[in-house]
Amino acid sequence: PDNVRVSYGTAGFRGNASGMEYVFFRMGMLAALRSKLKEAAIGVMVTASHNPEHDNGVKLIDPQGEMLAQSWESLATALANVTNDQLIEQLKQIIDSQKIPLSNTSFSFYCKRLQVSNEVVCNKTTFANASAFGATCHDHGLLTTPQLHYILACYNGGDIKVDEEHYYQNYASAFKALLNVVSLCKLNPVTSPVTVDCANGVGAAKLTKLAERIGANIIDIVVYNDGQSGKLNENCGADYVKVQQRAPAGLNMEPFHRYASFDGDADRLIYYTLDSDCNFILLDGDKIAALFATYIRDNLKKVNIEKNSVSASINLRLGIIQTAYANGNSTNFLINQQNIEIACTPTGVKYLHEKALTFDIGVYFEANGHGTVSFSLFYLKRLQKGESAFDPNKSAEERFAAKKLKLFLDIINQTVGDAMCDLLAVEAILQDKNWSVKEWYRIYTELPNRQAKVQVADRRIIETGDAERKVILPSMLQPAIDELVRKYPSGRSFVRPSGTEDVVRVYAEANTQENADDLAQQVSLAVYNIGG
Ligand SMILES: CC(=O)N[C@H]1[C@@H](OP(=O)(O)O)O[C@H](CO)[C@@H](O)[C@@H]1O
Ligand SMILES: [Mg+2]
Repeated sequence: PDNVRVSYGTAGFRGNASGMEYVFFRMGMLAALRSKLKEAAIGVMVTASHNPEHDNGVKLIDPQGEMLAQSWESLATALANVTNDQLIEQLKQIIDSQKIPLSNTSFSFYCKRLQVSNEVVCNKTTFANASAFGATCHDHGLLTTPQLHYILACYNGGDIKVDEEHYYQNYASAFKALLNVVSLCKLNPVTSPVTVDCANGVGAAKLTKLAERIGANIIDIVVYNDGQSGKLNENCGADYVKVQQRAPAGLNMEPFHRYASFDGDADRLIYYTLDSDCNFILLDGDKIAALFATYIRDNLKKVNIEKNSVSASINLRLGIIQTAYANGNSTNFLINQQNIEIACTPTGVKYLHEKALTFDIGVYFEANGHGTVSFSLFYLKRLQKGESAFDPNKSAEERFAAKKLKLFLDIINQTVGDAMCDLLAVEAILQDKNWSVKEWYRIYTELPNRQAKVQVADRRIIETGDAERKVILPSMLQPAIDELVRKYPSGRSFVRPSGTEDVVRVYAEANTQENADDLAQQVSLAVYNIGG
């Protein structure tokens, strides 16, 4: 349409489903071209994640299950925005500039999220792949986003028979194996149910299947918001709970029970509970990251892998990657109390993932609950050595620690943040530590915080630097934010244009909720006035 410009943002294209047909159609073509170039299958995921039900979106997945290479995002944007009569020319430009061997065969995996209204559009994507470029297209029906990443990576890795069932078998058996080791280490393993709000999305059916494969005697998962009645992402789901800092509508909570929420395509996970005074307590991506990283670090210490390494002088680097949205107290806790290395990147999982790969063990999470762990080959080799060195001189504790590290790795979906795998990982760690949710949330107390959105004429006039922690343009804005922040104890605030919505996002934290709210409001006002 005239005057409409879309861009391949933080997580592909998103917008009102009714106006997006041409975007899907063209992304089908682009997937086929990329497949020819990479000589591997490419994934096409149809979802608008946590957006309202009337929205839809599409994102491409690269051969190893990673997000589309950043260099191709601009090609996607260019292809999506040309008029129909410029389309062929634009395709030719992409083919020439990327030197795409058109004679190569191509193959695309495609899958869609539950409850999107435009089935026809999805079929067009398939059609475009198949007929326009001779690609073979495999329709995987409904899957969560991380399931498609996983299946694609297995397929391109040579397992051409991989399917959804394979995913469940893989993670269910890894989880059972870890719990087996964990319960060998102690007398009374604790099991209590976890209630999971699936945002009325695709995760509900998939989590039910995974839980069945594991068995209710091992993990008791109660699925809430399974899509039977409620609307997708409406007053529920990970984003709602995180941003509103309240439970999904209609959920009757009990103190210290474990609750979790997925988002619509099940790549985000957050936990929450009530304390004894019925205050709402959120355990977000920051707390999950802290739990994972300290668990890995503590076991690494026990197993003392370095002792077995070829060169004891090489240290394993463990790092946590956060964004500016990470709570200030999580960063303090990790650096000052746990002595764990921290890195900060701009918002968007692709940036965190990239940074995580620079560590031997990179634990990355956005505060909103999207994240996973990446393990280097170097770490894997060290681990194998640690595991195989089961000599009688090693203590049982050392051997268990090595085993646990290996099995923990197996329940992580390394391709992308995966709500189901992350849930299993949290549950396993809590069991191992004999922790209830109470011990977990007490590892540090969050600084009160608030997120807000401001509508301006053109959000793109705001440019940021220093991993989005500072505004560069308009130049008046950062000094104004600095001045406001100074008024509040433990104050911190930053603003950035959203990559998925037409708004400027404002984040503020301070010593009290009232101050955090106040600061967010003052900064919002500054954005409104200075940002036009
Ligand atoms: C504050 C926030 O949660 N922002 C989210 C949101 O991006 P924005 O660019 O802020 O709209 O959606 C992204 C994709 O899901 C996610 O990566 C990111 O963390
Ligand atoms: Mg999502």
